[in-house]
Amino acid sequence: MTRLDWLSRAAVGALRGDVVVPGDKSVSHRALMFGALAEGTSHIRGFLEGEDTRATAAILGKLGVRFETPAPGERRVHGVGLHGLRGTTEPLDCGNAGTGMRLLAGLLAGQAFDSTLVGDESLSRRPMRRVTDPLTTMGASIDTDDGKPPLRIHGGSALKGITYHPPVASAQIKSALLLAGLYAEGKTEVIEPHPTRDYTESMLKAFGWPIEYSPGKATVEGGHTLHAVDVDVPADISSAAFFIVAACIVPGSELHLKGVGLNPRRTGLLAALELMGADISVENERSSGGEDIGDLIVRYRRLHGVALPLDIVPDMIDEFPALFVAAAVADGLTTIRGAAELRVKESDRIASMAAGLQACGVKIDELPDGAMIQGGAIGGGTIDSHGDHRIAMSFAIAGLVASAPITIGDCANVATSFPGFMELANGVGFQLERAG
Ligand SMILES: O=C(O)C1=C[C@@H](OP(=O)(O)O)[C@@H](O)[C@H](O)C1
Ligand SMILES: C=C(OP(=O)(O)O)C(=O)O
Repeated sequence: MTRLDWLSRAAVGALRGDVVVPGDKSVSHRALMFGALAEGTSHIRGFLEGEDTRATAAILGKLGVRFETPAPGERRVHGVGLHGLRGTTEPLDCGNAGTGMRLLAGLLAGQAFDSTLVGDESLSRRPMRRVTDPLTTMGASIDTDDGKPPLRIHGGSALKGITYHPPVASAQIKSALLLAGLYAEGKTEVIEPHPTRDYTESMLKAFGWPIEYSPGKATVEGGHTLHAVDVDVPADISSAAFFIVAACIVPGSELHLKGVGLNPRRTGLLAALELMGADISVENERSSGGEDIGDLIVRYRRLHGVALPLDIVPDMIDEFPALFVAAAVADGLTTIRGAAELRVKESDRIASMAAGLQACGVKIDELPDGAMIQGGAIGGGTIDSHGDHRIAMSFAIAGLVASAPITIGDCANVATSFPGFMELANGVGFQLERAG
């Protein structure tokens, strides 16, 4: 991949306009997987045309699933049924996507054939024992390189349901087990330390698989059938996050974010910003495909620092890089704890944000599970995104209020989750350009 750097300059005036961000990444991955395993044809609308979700589609394609693309952001998935995938000796490349790899590990553990999941440099550093250990307890046979990708999954294992208490709150762990549970004898039950996004559960239900679930607990049993349904993917609140924070910090701004997914396990950023004094309202709240969605109206208001409550951390896990920027601009100190999971994302997001903010003159102390950020002002500087899409976009919003331009290194991976970010951002008043 050719290296792409960005330059983000201060906004000339307020940010204004309507923004429709791309479809939800978590929902798009799952819609492809369940559509593939269903009987019949599922139509996905609002599909995220990002590199992560396209990697999942390409893998399912190699396993014999046929897709049609009636228009960008749409997929017709010709399901092959629970036992209809066919194996390939080719490595299956998940690219940058932890979600793709961990969920597919569960799905592939139940197949009759062998498969190998590989990923890019960043994904190859991420911990996989969190899924391979419990899958092995279920009877799967998976080899790794010291708990890291590639994952060599040996097919033909007879899986047995287990009750599992994941040590960390992770929808990816839960989902990997539930997917394997479709192929297992007996009940597979996951009891979480804190409830996480429940898209796997709600989609299983929508595809007609019997499932019992309540926040923090989900149980499936093997031996049923998935039936094709149409899936409407909401706009991704994790992508909306950059515009939400941008409108909060650029004086005079007002942005309207349309049709954003408001699953209660995803709205922690809104709660955090409200605690910091933000002016955010929700209009046109409605339900779409079983998910809560709404339009967010975000107006500038000076923010103040907070001690972030621990219980909202899992509900905003991907939004922390953007929140770090809000904290750097807010009056006073913001303390973030309980977020050690940030260290095992596409980059170590605590270290990446701390190094980048320090380079821009912000006083920030790293903690093992968070950070203490002294807000006030952001200066210019040159930062490294470490190839992490969310770090790159976070410094794009930091540049809007920085006293000098911010050069952001290694931004190509923004295409994994948010193709078209630069154009959309510049359309509402960002001053973002390619550097060099
Ligand atoms: O299940 C999912 O779709 C996701 C779960 C979260 O990861 P963890 O399960 O590791 O918390 C999140 O960070 C990721 O972007 C998407
Ligand atoms: C952590 C993320 O995704 P994944 O785990 O799928 O790579 C993310 O998108 O911020």
